[in-house]
Amino acid sequence: MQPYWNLAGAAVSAEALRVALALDLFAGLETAADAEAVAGRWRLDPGATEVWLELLWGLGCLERVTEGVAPRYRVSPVAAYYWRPGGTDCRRAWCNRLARLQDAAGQLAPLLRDGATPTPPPGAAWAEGARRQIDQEQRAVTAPLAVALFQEWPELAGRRRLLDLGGGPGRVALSLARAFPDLRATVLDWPEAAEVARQNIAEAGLADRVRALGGDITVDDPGEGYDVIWCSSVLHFVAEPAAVLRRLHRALAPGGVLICAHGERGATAEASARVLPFYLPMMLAGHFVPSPGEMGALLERAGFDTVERRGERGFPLAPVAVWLATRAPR
Ligand SMILES: C[S@@+](CC[C@H](N)C(=O)[O-])C[C@H]1O[C@@H](n2cnc3c(N)ncnc32)[C@H](O)[C@@H]1O
Repeated sequence: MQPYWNLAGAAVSAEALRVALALDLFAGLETAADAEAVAGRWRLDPGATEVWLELLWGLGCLERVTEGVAPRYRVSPVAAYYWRPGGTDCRRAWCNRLARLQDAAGQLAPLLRDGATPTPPPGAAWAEGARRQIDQEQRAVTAPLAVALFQEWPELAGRRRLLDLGGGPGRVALSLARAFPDLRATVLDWPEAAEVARQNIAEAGLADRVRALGGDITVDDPGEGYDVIWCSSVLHFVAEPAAVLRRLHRALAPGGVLICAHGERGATAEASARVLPFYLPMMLAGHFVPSPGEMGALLERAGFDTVERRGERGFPLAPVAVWLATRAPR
C-alpha cells in the first residue's frame, strides 16, 4: 500500500517545493539558518516553517548542518544546481509544469467520460508556449542536453548545417550555434512560433548564422542538404509521423544524421508509471506517443540507413528515448 500513500503525499511535497521556489528560499539559504531565522526573514509562521524546512530537507533540497532542537539548514548542492537564479535555473519551468499537470489531472475524469476531439493547437498557442514554458524548458533542460550530445557523440562532431524541426523559441539552435562557431542553423516552426524564434535570434546577435522559417512541417519543404536534424518532442503533434520522417530523410545530405528525441510508452510497468503521468493527458487528447520499438520501425521505414536507440535522457516532461538515424552516404 505504501506506494499509493506516497502518491497521495506527493501533492503536499510538490506544494512545499512550489512555495519554496515562489519565495526564492534556496537563493537565501547559502548560509545555514534555523527555522526562526527563516521565518523572520520571509515573514512566516515559525512553527509551520520548522516543519516545512524539515520536509524540504527530506526532499533533498536542504542540508541539515546542525542537529538538536533548532537545526540549521542550508541549500543542498542539487537544489543549488536546479533552483537558484544564475546556473541551471529550472524554477519557472518546474512551476509551469506542475500547474499544467495539476490542470491535466483535473481533466482526466471528463476526458475518460467524454473523450476528446483531437484538435492540433494552432500556431498562436504554440507561439505563446514558445514565449513561456517551452522557452524555460529549453533553457533549463533541452538546450544543455543538445549541446552535451553534440560534444559526446562522435557522429555529431563537425556538423555544420542544422535543421531544428519544430524548434519553437529556438533556444536549442542558439545554444548549439554558440557552442559550435562553424554551425549554421535553421529553426522551422509554425509562423507565429518562428517569429518568437526570430526575435530571440536577433537578441542573441546570431542572425548571421541562425534563421527561423515559418511553416507547417507536415506540408512545407524544410529545405535540403542538412547534415544534422534535431527533432525533439515534435512528432507527438503530427497526424502522420511516418510522412514527416520521410521528409526529414530527404532533407538530409547523404551521410547526414537525425536525432529524434521523444517520450515513448514504457515497456515495463515501472517505465509506464514513470512516463504516463506526463504523457497520458497528451495521449487522451489524441496525440501520438510511440510504443516501445515503434519509433525505430518508423525510422527504418522512412529509409534511414542505420537506426539506433541511444537510450533515455532527462527531458522536461519525462525521460525521452533518443534515436540516432543516418541517411546512407552516397
Ligand atoms: C513540445 S514543442 C517542442 C519544441 C522543441 N522541439 C523542444 O524540444 O523544446 C513542439 C513544437 O513543435 C511545433 N509544431 C508542432 N506541429 C507543427 C507543425 N505541423 N508545423 C510546425 N511546427 C509544429 C510546435 O509549434 C512546437 O514548437
